[in-house]
Amino acid sequence: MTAIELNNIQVRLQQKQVLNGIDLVIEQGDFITFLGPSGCGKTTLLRTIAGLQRADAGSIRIGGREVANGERAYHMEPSKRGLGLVFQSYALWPHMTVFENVAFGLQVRRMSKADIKRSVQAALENMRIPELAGRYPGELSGGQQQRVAIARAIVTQPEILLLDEPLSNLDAKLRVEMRAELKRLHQELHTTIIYVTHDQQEALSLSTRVAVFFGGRIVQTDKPRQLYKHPATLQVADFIGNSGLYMNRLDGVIAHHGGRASLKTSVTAIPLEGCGPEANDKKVVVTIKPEEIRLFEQQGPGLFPVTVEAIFPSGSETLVQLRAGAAAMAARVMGDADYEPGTALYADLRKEHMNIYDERTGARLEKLIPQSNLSEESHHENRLTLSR
Ligand SMILES: Nc1ncnc2c1ncn2[C@@H]1O[C@H](COP(=O)(O)OP(=O)(O)OP(=O)(O)O)[C@@H](O)[C@H]1O
Repeated sequence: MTAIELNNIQVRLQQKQVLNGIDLVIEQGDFITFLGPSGCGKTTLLRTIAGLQRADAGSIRIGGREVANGERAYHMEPSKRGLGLVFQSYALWPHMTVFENVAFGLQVRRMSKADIKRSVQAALENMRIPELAGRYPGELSGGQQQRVAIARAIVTQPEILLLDEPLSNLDAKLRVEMRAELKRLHQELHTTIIYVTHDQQEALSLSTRVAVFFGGRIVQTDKPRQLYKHPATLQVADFIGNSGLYMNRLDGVIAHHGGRASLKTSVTAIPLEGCGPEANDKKVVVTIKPEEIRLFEQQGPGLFPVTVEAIFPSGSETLVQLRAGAAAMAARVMGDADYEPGTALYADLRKEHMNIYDERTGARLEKLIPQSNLSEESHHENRLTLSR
């Protein structure tokens, strides 16, 4: 069932078009993340769904019921939309105890004292902080305050929970801990969650779906695995490739002769399926992740020479920085790879994991399928690769 439906949402703030026609359907039980660089409109869309920001155009339906319509200037107030909100600043009331903070949303609903006590207790237990009920926010750590903020949002049992960068004030260890808590919460409560972050890894590890924003538009909505494997545009590939998820890029050109097509890059030529003669001379950009480059110590069919420039060990794996002619690349190797700079190796791109983009428009050319050649594959199966 559909939880939220957004149709052509437009928002202008101080003469600036901040949201530029957002269409999105969020299913019940989704954990959808709005991901994108700073200033791309994620928070503004969350605030518009919550009713804290008016839409200039477009409509919002929550649970089938229209809650906003820009054309008709209709705007249901936030408290009537049945949503739970958690923001980056926890916004706990400092003069109230944890119990009172969490109970507040129930008191305005005129529940009996016994019911309030039971519900608050359950929410605190759910966030694993029942022992903090009598404390004041000033007596809590950042992580504990964040748990209280989430307890306060779930105590009213909203069907939809909106979370805006809720972990950004926490240190790295607490962030990972709270990620696990959010995942558990989602699995146990079956709540629909909308989550805002600019942290790619957070988005990929938490969500059932990710919507990627650029300049007030959603450019791709996909399952995390699909987004990681096949970013829809070069811009998305670059963004997903940031923050440690390094992405290799190679310029290439398509050659189509005598009914056969191939993709020529500075390091290797790859047979291609899925394109006709009109693609001849088309300039493209190829991306491939470091874990999809295999390294060998000896030359073999389809391999190209590379030189080690530096290694970056990180415990379970090593990032090997390479040079292949004019191109800089990186390969990820499981375990240790103790190479001196200057070591000569041979590399192969796992063709099935490459993505090919139109250099001019940045769009992924999904019909173009790079082919492996059989002699290469049997060669790889018969020898010890370093990267797997
Ligand atoms: N009240 C406001 N008045 C004018 N412009 C605003 C206002 N709030 C946000 N903006 C602008 O709207 C754009 C989108 O802001 P928004 O906060 O939605 O982005 P974001 O993707 O959530 O960024 P971040 O990750 O930095 O929070 C930005 O250019 C911002 O400067």
